[in-house]
Amino acid sequence: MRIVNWRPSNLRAATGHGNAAVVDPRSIFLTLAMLSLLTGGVLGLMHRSLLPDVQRAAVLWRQGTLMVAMSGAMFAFQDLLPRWLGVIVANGLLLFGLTTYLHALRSFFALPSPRLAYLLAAVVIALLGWFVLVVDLYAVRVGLSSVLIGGLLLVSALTVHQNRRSDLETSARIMAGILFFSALVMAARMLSAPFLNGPNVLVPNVMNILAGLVGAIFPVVGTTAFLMMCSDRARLRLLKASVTDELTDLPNRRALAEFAATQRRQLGAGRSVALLLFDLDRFKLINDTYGHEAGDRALIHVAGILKRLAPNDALAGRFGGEEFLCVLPVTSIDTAMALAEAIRAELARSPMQLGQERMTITASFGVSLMESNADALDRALAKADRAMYRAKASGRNRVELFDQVGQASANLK
Ligand SMILES: Nc1nc2c(ncn2[C@@H]2O[C@H](COP(=O)(O)OP(=O)(O)OP(=O)(O)O)[C@@H](O)[C@H]2O)c(=O)[nH]1
Repeated sequence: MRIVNWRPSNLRAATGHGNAAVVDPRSIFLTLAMLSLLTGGVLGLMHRSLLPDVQRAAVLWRQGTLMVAMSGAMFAFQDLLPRWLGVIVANGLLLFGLTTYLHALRSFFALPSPRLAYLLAAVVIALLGWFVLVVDLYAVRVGLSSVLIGGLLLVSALTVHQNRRSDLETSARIMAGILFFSALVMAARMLSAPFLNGPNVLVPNVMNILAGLVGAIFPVVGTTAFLMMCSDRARLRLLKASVTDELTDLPNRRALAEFAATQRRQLGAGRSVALLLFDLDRFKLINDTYGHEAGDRALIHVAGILKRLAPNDALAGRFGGEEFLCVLPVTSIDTAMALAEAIRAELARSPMQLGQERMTITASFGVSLMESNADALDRALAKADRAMYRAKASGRNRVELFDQVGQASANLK
């Protein structure tokens, strides 16, 4: 049995080159293999704490990492392995590993699997086989594999860049950055292919060392960035859930209260924030007659109208039960009343389909203003509430404004 020792002096003998490097490619490829296995293992340990919708992507990422690790181990001993194993299988594992990384990222963003990339990888592996077994051309092999590796890395970088939302900014930016940088290194390797001498990747030239280093760093930084993307998604989903009403997907009471408080703090003298509070009319009757599910659909119907009519600078949400609130920043009474009237009228003329029946849902509105002086949100809400109950008492399906005297001073129907 041959004992492998990868000190630079032995490496010189193995590769037939005299220019020993301080960092030799064999050590780098072995490091790549070990780091890939380690980071893949860490990802495996974290699996159960990931969100269900990223678990498939995480499994794919681990599979990619395992393939890259195996290819690293084979490259490390390329000079000792038969050429079909050390070149064709090793490159095949690397190319399929990187394609699986792309697959993982696409799965993360709920995109279909990259079938074309898998096909391309298979074609390139077949070509590599040709240039090993039939025509032995080292430079062509390096060029071919570098083109596909660089292409896969670039497409992966673009996938992350194009699909990242503002909520995934930091982790996705790190991921896109490392992918793009690795693609650049591969582009340099492809361009230098005609000047590279074989017989294998263990020759300690700058390009082999650089490509090996990037290969060793990528599993660590890439897997860390992938884990960060997973944790960002979980964090932001929790954040969204804490301020969103699950049924209607509108902002919930907490979001509305925070928005109103922020708007009030920013008010200048003589400016005001309007609160439009409305409650659906005889909603209990809908639940009792058609069932709770029909009631839920009615709430979603109302939410749709509210989303459509609320101005961009306002925040409209579900305040609780069958009550909705629209916070209208820096506005006049006239604007607030006009908006409330527009929502009321749109609800009244937009019946919803319930089985064979069409049902009209109306609402009663109370409008109040929060002034810049320390008029607490609770007080303004209580005023809107009183105006709203005045609208209910006056026959429903109407808008009432709360004035300073505490009466519903104006009403619209
Ligand atoms: N389906 C459904 N019903 C809800 C939900 N939240 C609150 N409700 C129902 O809304 C109804 C509110 O009824 P009430 O407060 O008596 O008022 P109303 O029938 O709308 O009558 P007025 O307000 O006087 O016009 C109750 O039956 C609640 O069960 C919900 O999320 N889904």
